Amino acid sequence: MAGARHRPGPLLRARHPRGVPTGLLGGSFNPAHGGHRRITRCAAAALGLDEVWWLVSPGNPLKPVAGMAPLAARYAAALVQGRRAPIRVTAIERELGTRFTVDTLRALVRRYPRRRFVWLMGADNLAQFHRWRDWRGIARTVPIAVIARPGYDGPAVASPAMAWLSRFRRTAASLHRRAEWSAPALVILRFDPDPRSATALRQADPDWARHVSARSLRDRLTLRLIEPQP
Ligand SMILES: Nc1ncnc2c1ncn2[C@@H]1O[C@H](COP(=O)(O)OP(=O)(O)OP(=O)(O)O)[C@@H](O)[C@H]1O
Ligand SMILES: O=C(O)c1ccc[n+]([C@@H]2O[C@H](COP(=O)([O-])O)[C@@H](O)[C@H]2O)c1
Repeated sequence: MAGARHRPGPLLRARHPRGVPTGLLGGSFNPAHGGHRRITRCAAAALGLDEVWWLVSPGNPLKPVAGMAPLAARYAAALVQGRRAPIRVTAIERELGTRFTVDTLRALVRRYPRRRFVWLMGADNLAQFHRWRDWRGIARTVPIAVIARPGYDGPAVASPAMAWLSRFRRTAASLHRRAEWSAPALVILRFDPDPRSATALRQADPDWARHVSARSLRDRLTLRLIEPQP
């Protein structure tokens, strides 16, 4: 989706005087898959989001570099998955020079004052959220919505982060009321379970990144041009 089209125009700003509701789905996207697309669309509908930005990570601080495809290839594959949906694929952490989510969020909140962000993540990430840098700081910066994921809901519920976050539990509907859009807030979203994963795709095709190489030269160039408009 072109940047100019996604600059919130006067109409959108008038409709959302407290900021355009925007989801952030950070991920390795190694590679992006239909599960990402589906949870994004369902979360956008449930939370009343105008769009969701996919933040294709230069490198998850907790994941090994080995086996991680180049950012350009992951970005190119994510562009394909994000087509014809209210999804804006970015590599904005590369622009910002951030790796840790707490730093990314603080930079985004400063840079995009006309947006209201909510952090989206699967239950697998909630299960290890307490290992993220300043995770309580993340929770104090933006509301968090966690999407149930097959095999991870038990560990997520039993996690140290959930023990702290559960006192801030809210309904999805409450995020539709912009006056209640404050942090910390935790929303649990439960859609039809989606078993798709990047791990399964890599197992089926360890060389998947080579197949996007024809597009990646162009996309490597556009990596410099993908910062969304305020
Ligand atoms: N099927 C799914 N259901 C719910 N959440 C998902 C699903 N797939 C991915 N996510 C979430 O999307 C975000 C980005 O996911 P990521 O790029 O790590 O894909 P993944 O399939 O989890 O990859 P991997 O298998 O390599 O760990 C994460 O917050 C993850 O929890
Ligand atoms: O900030 C951290 O300490 C941190 C630790 C682990 C993961 N993250 C972020 O979590 C998001 C999901 O990562 P992944 O690899 O599970 O798709 C992605 O945006 C990562 O940068 C962030």
